[in-house]
Amino acid sequence: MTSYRIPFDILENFSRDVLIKIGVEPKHAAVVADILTESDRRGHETHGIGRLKPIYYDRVKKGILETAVKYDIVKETSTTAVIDAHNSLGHPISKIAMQMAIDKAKQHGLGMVVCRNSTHYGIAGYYTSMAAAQGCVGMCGTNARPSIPPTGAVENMLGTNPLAFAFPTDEDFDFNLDCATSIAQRGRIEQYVRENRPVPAGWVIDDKGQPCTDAQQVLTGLTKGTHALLPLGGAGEELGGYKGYGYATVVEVLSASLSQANFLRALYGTKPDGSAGPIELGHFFFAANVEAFTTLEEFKKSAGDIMRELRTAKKAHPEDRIYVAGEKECEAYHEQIKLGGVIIEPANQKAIDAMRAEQGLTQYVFPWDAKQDVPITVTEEKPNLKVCKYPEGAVQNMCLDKSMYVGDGCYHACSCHVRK
Ligand SMILES: NC(=O)c1ccc[n+]([C@@H]2O[C@H](COP(=O)([O-])OP(=O)(O)OC[C@H]3O[C@@H](n4cnc5c(N)ncnc54)[C@H](O)[C@@H]3O)[C@@H](O)[C@H]2O)c1
Ligand SMILES: O=C(O)C[C@H](O)C(=O)O
Repeated sequence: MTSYRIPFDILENFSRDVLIKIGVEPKHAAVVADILTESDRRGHETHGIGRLKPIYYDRVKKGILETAVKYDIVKETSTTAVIDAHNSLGHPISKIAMQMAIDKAKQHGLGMVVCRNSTHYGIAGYYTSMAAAQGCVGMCGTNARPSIPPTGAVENMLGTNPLAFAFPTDEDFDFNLDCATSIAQRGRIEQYVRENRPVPAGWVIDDKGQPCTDAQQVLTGLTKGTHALLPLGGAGEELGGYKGYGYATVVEVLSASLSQANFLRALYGTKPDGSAGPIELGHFFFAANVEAFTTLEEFKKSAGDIMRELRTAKKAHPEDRIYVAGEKECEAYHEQIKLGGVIIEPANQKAIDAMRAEQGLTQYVFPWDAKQDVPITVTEEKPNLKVCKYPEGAVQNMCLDKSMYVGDGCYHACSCHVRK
């Protein structure tokens, strides 16, 4: 089966409409759909649209994730707040919480908001980007289903617990370090399963402490507790695995102990009878207003100078490239927009088809529905631009080659065809 590049707006609208159909209020469905597609735009496809079904859709259908977004502020000061999210969707709750932290920082210099009984919020870097865009240093983290073992153990206990930091710079992107505290996160293992590839040795140990590279075995073993994702630094102490374990623990405590959320084994999501239960998580969001310390302009220049100096480091091979955090995502963003969408692999096509059929969203038509290629007519040609007219009955008005998708025509300089 073929993979297809599908325009972002189509995927975002589809995800939003699926969520609305299963009972999520339109404004909250739009937030979830935006954050999922933003993950794909940034090149974090392990947490993009491909997760709509295995995580959010399936959990709502199983009755273990609420569709209503309800929350209470259970404690608040001028600089802090504690939110109880009542098993609501994590994305809208987290966006609200980070904005509260930013508003407090803008008023009082610092803001920190923590949540309990929230759920999986996707990419941590989305929320830190909000802070950087508003002139703040942002930090956030969340706990998650048990995946990482403590150094010296084989049992998975800590989540892949992402920790993200972002701040504005005078470069054309914000610094944004956004990653798990394990070498690989679960979404990456899911991707290897979809692609039928072995995972690299050194990412995972089994309950005897032996490496495991069979992606499907790892995924099943993570849920059963027989396999664990190694912390940053890897197994044992030699390569500093205790540092990744330590950072994962910091995230667990900041996520759970300030908000009084669930932690560690309580996040297996299994009820005493063995059936699937809710996975109610804790998160933390922190913002510091740069202007409370120095001018935004001075901060951005200094941060930018640090990045530029890092890029001057001597390299072993001239073709090697030095990046700073946030740079690859910025480039991926522009590249993905230019290419006109995100690649949907066969496994994700199946998931999309299942949701479309179950929810009767037949107005969405994708290129894999088509049976044959049909020629198109070019109605206008300029340098690097062709405006194309699609034949009647064409099921997908998108170019399958490298191009920009626009309404019922497309811009590009490639040989374009559609399918019928
Ligand atoms: N919600 C959850 O429970 C959860 C758990 C784990 C991960 N995640 C999310 O998954 C996503 C991917 O996580 P990951 O651990 O696979 O990330 P990753 O390993 O792809 O690392 C990404 C980070 O590293 C930076 N980076 C990459 N290459 C670099 C280089 N050569 N030099 C400098 N910086 C570089 C990127 O700019 C980015 O900040 C993140 O968005 C994360 O928040 C979410
Ligand atoms: O899947 C999870 O529970 C956490 C995170 O999104 C991950 O991919 O590791």
